[in-house]
Amino acid sequence: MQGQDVVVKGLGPLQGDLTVPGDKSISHRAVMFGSLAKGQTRIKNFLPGQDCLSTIACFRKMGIAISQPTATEVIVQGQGLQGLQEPGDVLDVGNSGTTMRLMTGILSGQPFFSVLTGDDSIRSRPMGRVTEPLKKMGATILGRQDSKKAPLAVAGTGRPLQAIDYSTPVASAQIKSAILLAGLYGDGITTVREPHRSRDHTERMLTAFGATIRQSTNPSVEGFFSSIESFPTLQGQDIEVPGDISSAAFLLVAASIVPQSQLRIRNVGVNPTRDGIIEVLQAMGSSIQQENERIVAGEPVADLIVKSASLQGTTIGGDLIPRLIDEIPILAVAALCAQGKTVIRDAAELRVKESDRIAVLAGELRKMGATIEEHPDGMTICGFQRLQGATVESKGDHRIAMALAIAALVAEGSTTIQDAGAVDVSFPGFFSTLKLLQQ
Ligand SMILES: O=C(O)C1=C[C@@H](OP(=O)(O)O)[C@@H](O)[C@H](O)C1
Ligand SMILES: C=C(OP(=O)(O)O)C(=O)O
Repeated sequence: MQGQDVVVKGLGPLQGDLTVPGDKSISHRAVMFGSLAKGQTRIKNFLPGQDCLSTIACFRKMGIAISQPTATEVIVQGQGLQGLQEPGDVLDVGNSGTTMRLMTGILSGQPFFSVLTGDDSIRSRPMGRVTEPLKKMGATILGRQDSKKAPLAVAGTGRPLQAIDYSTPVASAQIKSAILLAGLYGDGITTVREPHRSRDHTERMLTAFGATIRQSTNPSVEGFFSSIESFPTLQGQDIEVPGDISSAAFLLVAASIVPQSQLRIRNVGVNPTRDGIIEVLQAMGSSIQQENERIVAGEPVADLIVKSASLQGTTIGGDLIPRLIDEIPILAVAALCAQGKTVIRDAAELRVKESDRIAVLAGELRKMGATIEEHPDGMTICGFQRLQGATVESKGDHRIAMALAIAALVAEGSTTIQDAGAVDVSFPGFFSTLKLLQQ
């Protein structure tokens, strides 16, 4: 579907009872940790999006047998921490920053040579944030622009890496996870400190596989840190992946802003390091309820019931940002439909995602009539805007394509979204789901 244009227009209220595809962050990690564990890992509700398929392809190239009996079921025959083999070719992560950065950490501890690359977007995203601390651990990594850009070549020696205590300036689960994964191959305890808590799926899942991980319990005194002991024996697990809250977010906003809508989205991951979107939408006046709250495979899960409501503008910044970083494109659409102004700050990270999400959102939503002021680290959005259908571009960014599609539901006339196939990266079936909910 890559490159395809899709025409979207509002057809009426959204009604339904549905699930969204499995969580992308958790699906990646299940394949990676399953490959590094001994024995079989069975993954249910795996996300068959392009990014997670890239992760499977990379581990297959390193000799791991991975079968996919159905699109959402994956079986990994793990070979243990030392069981990966030198790939015969370049490892291609496609569009996936998570694959690129977490694998750089894993590959740093291997006794072989490997090269990682990806698409145009990946080759323009910053990699120095992981190569710099990994080099401090003794890894040999070469790459473009002094190893700050992919392709990256990792020349592993198989000798243990140096365990470090590293403070990252950016709260990022990809940086934290890359270092913790290299720490599996360290000579002691590796610690990562961050300014705010980023998503903790790595810590939760690696602990379930048998790693010894400690996280700060009193951040006001200790700050936010995660530590890992080296060379644990990881054991294969059964993992049921919750629905992706980052995908559910598009439907939470759609149902909030399209009058007379009501949706029940079942089985959504509501990990407190990921649920900022619910908190902000509720603060804006959205009607969202959580039911059937439970823990599945170490992750909190709930059903979300959302109804249309009138929204108010808000201010988003600080430690909320890592808890909703991927949801800012769709929050910008919610803000366009809210009364008053919405200010988003402390979100400069958006500029180095699959696209420069601040510039692209402002540029594309303006084509639909929106008034948005760009800041280096966010934007100010004027609410209660009358949007008009237009021809807009996703710039190959899945979250931009979906945010524009939801804006199109409340615009006058129809909107053509160019390169809408990008949605397959994280939410295959997005457009057919949207259509179904409006019938
Ligand atoms: O670790 C992960 O699975 C992810 C971490 C976040 O990136 P950063 O770590 O760069 O903030 C997020 O934006 C990305 O979609 C997935
Ligand atoms: C930023 C994202 O993913 P990644 O960094 O893995 O490409 C995303 O899914 O919005």
